[in-house]
Amino acid sequence: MGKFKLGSLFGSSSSTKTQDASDKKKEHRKSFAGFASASAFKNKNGGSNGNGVKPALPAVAETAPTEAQKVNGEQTSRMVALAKKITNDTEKLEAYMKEHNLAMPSFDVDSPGDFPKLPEDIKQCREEIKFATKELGLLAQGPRESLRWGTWDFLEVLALQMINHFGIAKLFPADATITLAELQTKTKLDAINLARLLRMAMTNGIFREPSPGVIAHTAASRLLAEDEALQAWIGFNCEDIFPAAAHVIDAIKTYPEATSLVQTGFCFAFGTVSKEPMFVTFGKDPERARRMGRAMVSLTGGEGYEVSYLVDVEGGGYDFSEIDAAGGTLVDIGGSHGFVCVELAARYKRMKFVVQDLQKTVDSAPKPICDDPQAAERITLVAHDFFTEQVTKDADVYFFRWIMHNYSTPYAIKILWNLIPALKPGARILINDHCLGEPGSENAWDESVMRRMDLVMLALLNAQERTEAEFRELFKAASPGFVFKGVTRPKGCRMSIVEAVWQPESLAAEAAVTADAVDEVKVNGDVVGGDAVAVNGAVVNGDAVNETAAADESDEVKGDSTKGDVDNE
Ligand SMILES: C[S@@+](CC[C@H](N)C(=O)[O-])C[C@H]1O[C@@H](n2cnc3c(N)ncnc32)[C@H](O)[C@@H]1O
Repeated sequence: MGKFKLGSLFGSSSSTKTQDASDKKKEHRKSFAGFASASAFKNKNGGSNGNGVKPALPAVAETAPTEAQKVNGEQTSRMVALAKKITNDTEKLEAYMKEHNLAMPSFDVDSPGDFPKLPEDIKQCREEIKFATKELGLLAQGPRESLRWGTWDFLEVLALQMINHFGIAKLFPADATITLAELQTKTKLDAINLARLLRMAMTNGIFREPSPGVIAHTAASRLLAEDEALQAWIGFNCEDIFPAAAHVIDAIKTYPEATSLVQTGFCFAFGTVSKEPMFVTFGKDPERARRMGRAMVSLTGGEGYEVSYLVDVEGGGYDFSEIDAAGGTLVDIGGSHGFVCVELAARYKRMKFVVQDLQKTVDSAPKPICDDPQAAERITLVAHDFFTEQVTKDADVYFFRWIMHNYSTPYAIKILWNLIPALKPGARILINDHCLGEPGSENAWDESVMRRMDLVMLALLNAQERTEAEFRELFKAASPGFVFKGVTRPKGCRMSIVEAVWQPESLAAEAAVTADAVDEVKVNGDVVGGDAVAVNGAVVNGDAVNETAAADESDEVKGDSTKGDVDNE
């Protein structure tokens, strides 16, 4: 029986041997961190990601003149170049809006909550304005000031948290004003706290005070009153993620390896260390779970996450036509109510689909799964826990969307292992997640969203977004039978498609590793794999994960997952 020591992946060099135990644990995490090579930094300022977008905010201050510093052939300071760029792009945006009779952006209560869908070049102008204003602001502040006051951003979150929690925006109509005194009678907040929180929020365009002591709505405060998904998003972020983030330091100091679901910042924040993962905590509190489900609707309803990106082959989506022609099968693991398969089935008319999720999720799926009978008859829902051996054998594709980023490497390996007994040679494994690029290779906005999401995964689940190298390592760690094919990313989409193919003949080249063969894999002294699977005290595929599954099954946790929301575990 082959023994596969994960420790070997973590570079057990002689220098490692001299490290103390704590450093070794950090090494465990670092080995998958995919630190960028020095060469990756060299062309950062001029680099572009796969979408051809130039990063507008260089991670390292520029020393050589760049395109942005040459305006009309003149050499100018970075600040002036940015200011001119902002003017230029703003004028283009304004011209487009005027030409199409669109409302100009404003804080006014009647202003739209979102920009309309813009053509690519105008959308790009808008993006550039956002990046350039941020960079110009940082330059104008200077490093000391931006560090000093940037640290206080959490106080803006505090004000938002309180206003959202106490539903202040809903207490008077959008088209009315209200005195602070009257508003106070409608809340549990005392007069001083109400006023100070509102006035803090006003510095961010949330509410306004047209005359002393009189409060009026703005476009942003109106959204806080009317948009339930946004309220849930703010609630989940401010009341669950914010405390979890504040406790990451405790979690990491106590458990530097940071892989366990029960040793997270979240667990430290809410008193559940070594007791239960976040999913279980939410499963016990339907209101909180429902809020998270709705929050995910708000997140994934946004641009850049639509399933259409996966389906649109012409735009860089995945091409399943070969599998379709052969009438092959795709298994969507953790596929919720099957909305991805419904979209795929609309394009591919011969393929068959199996949507796997936990029992209660399957039970609560719409019946029929969609209106088109030709598609519906090709989609089957099956209850399956991905921490157990795969039940759908010999499929052509095993697909994971928004699954792997919820798990640290030991858990993710376990999920992959569980596929192995079901895999036929040539089976494709697709992971649809963020794939982190080299620092500075994204446009500044996408980079910031993806890196923040990565830290959210840390705070809540000790999980992570992954780089291409980390995905490659993940497959390799699971089994040499998984041959990594690469990563593609549809244009305009934040999510990537990571592909590996099962080639059991590759096993012969290295030590044979199969799900059956792996009965003892150790990560920092904890056994991962086989029957007894424990990761730093958190049992994987044992009680803790089963509890996780139980929590996942809650309808409230599911939220509106049928609409394509994610992370509604
Ligand atoms: C983040 S959501 C992703 C849903 C869907 N794939 C998508 O793209 O939106 C995670 C899904 O995994 C399911 N899930 C969680 N734990 C599971 C387990 N152990 N086995 C099977 N499904 C699970 C949840 O019920 C949920 O539907």
